[in-house]
Amino acid sequence: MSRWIQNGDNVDITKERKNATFNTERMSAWIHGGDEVLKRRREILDYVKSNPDFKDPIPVEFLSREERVSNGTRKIVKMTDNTDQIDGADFFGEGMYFQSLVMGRDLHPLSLHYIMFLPTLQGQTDDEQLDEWLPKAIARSIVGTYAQTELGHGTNLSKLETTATYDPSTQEFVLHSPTITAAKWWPGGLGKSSNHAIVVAQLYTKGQCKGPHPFIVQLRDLETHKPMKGVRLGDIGPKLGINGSDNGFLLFDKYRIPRKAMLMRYSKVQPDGTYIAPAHSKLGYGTMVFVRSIMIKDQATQLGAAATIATRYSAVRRQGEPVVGNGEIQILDYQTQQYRVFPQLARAFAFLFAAYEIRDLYLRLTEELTHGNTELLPEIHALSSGLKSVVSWDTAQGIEQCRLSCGGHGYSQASAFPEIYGYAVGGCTYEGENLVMLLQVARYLVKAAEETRKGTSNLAEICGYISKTGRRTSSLTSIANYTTDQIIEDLEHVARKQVFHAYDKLKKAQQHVKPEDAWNQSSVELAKASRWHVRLYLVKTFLKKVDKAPEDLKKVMIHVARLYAFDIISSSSGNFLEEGYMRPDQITEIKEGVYECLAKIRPVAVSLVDSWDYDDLELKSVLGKRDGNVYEALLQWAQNSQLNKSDVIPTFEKYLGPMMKDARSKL
Ligand SMILES: CCCCCCCCCCCCCCCCCC(=O)SCCNC(=O)CCNC(=O)[C@H](O)C(C)(C)COP(=O)(O)OP(=O)(O)OC[C@H]1O[C@@H](n2cnc3c(N)ncnc32)[C@H](O)[C@@H]1OP(=O)(O)O
Ligand SMILES: Cc1cc2nc3c(=O)[nH]c(=O)nc-3n(C[C@H](O)[C@H](O)[C@H](O)COP(=O)(O)OP(=O)(O)OC[C@H]3O[C@@H](n4cnc5c(N)ncnc54)[C@H](O)[C@@H]3O)c2cc1C
Repeated sequence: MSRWIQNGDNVDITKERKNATFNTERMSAWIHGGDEVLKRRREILDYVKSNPDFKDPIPVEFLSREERVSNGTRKIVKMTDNTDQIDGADFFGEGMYFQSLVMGRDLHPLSLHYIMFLPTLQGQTDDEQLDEWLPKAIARSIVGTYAQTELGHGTNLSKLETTATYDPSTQEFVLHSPTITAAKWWPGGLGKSSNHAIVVAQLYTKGQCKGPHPFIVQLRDLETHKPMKGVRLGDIGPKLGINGSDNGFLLFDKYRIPRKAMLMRYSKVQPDGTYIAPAHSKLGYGTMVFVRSIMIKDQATQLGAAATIATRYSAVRRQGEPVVGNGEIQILDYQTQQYRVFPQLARAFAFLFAAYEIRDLYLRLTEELTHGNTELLPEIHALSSGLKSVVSWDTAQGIEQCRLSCGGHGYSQASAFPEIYGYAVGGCTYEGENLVMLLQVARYLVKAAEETRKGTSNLAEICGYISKTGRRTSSLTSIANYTTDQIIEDLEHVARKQVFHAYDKLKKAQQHVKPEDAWNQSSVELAKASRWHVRLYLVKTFLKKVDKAPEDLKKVMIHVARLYAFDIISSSSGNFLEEGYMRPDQITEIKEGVYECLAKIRPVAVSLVDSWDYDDLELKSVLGKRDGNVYEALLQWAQNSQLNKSDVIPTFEKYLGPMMKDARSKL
């Protein structure tokens, strides 16, 4: 046994845990929303661990693509056989946790069924359609996906090419893919698993195009699972991540579906072909808003996992001997290592708390929509789009930093970083390409700036700072006395300045060029404005949450929240120095604030990541194991390699052996 192991655990990690200045269980409960939530998490975990059906035969990294799809399908069927183990109404909490424990990060053929197919049925059908389809989808007698993106268009929905042309003589729609670029491309589970899909197609009736609308479409025979006549579909091949999911392609050849296949809660086509428009033209985009909202928690969970792995590994890894003869030190003691890892942990917290806010806001929107009130829609569209962009980008960069912080072992799939990255980085693209989504936020901000300039502003709270008259210079005196209000004031200044900078650039350009060119020429600055708007929201939400925390937890968390804010300010110091808003010595103070926070977090770092309550089963990382016995586990993990099945593999006989023999004979 290694000299570093005592009572089963790595001695360094045990020592770290003894340093905790707070109760890890209390912190976990606070992070996850209370004691009851934590208790339920443990019950779900115990259930998953006790069920042999949920076990992978070997770590998934060693499986082929077919084996991954097969293993994922087996597990998701078993998992959804057992949904009585969770509160099905709590998708955001228990649902996502259950699926993360069982399915890992490979996704699976039913992902889109649960994430988009079911929510679209719930959100877009009329009562009659809901009664017809929802029970089948919930019971899993049909499996569906969400087929919107095409080979030629994903972002610009107005140019989707799949057509749904209404034929009043038979009261049917004719679905057709007129070109190759009209092929649906990407939908999860479409390739081989789903037999139904929500298909988004351009609706034509009475000779007029009414834009993209959702239809429920049967793609495969219910018994044979063969594609229906007029439907061509398949898998799109391996991807950077989520290879347990059969993302697919789909083409229609004049495929007929009944009139009632059009989802008619908001828009309708009457039997004679008369079109009835929705109360708000973007109501049909509702499922995308839903997924953008739940994505924030998912991304936070991935970054939290990466930070947990990096922190635990940094506590057990010893490298370098600053005082020769004193032994090598834990790499977590290097300030550069802390600077690399702790900001990622701080971000994960910031994103998780924002996820709770957007969940609550989304629930409010759903409630309002049942009363026909669409007022909240633009605000939630802007916030969910902005959060989705900033959070997924920072998460991807953060995971990579965590990977690098683990040196060579971070590059091995044993670390889990490649899986985490491959899974999470998809979030920068799906549900709206990040830059495109930032430009959607910018439209909202431009309107707020316009109202402010006209003096007619009655802005929503979230962008109220735009119409405030702020200070001309920062009131920061010393980092010790830098209050939450001052931090927010300084970030508001930079966000407001960028919003007006982009707005003025846009207005100036509009005087010389066409509106679309003016927008394009201002779009980098507009996207920057959106990023600042979202960062400000994230900092405010985090500081507000910590302000309300119980005293014993607040004492620790305040350093994490301040690190998040100070890191943003110090890494964009140019914005704060502009026009003398801050002086260089104030920036120096903030940098010192970063280093102080790192030092405060260092002794409790392992306990802080423990508080996220990841089980080894969820982390799936050899480097991040709770017991810290990394080296033994790495050696054991490598035994799974197919190449280790025999001492001499056939390639030796075929290629290397003859090559060396030949070379030897010539010497
Ligand atoms: C048990 C299992 C459990 C599992 C749990 C696991 C959880 C993990 C979750 C992660 C899993 C990931 C799975 C992957 C799923 C990916 C699925 C997809 O990508 S699907 C594919 C996703 N695809 C995409 O996301 C496509 C992205 N593209 C788009 O969304 C649109 O084309 C567009 C927004 C860019 C433009 O749209 P366009 O129609 O051309 O718009 P115009 O320019 O004409 O007008 C703009 C005006 O409209 C306004 N407005 C716009 N949207 C909304 C809205 N939603 N609302 C309100 N308003 C909205 C906008 O503000 C503006 O207003 P104004 O300023 O004029 O007043
Ligand atoms: C893992 C994964 C899963 C997916 N699952 C599904 C699914 O289940 N169902 C489904 O329908 N789709 C799915 N998609 C598709 C996804 O939603 C689209 O890829 C996404 O919306 C981006 O669209 P695009 O591919 O057309 O990118 P493009 O729009 O072609 O983006 C390419 C570049 O052009 C830029 N760009 C485009 N338009 C503009 C603009 N107006 N202004 C400025 N820049 C612009 C973008 O910023 C980007 O840099 C999935 C994608 C991935 C990666």
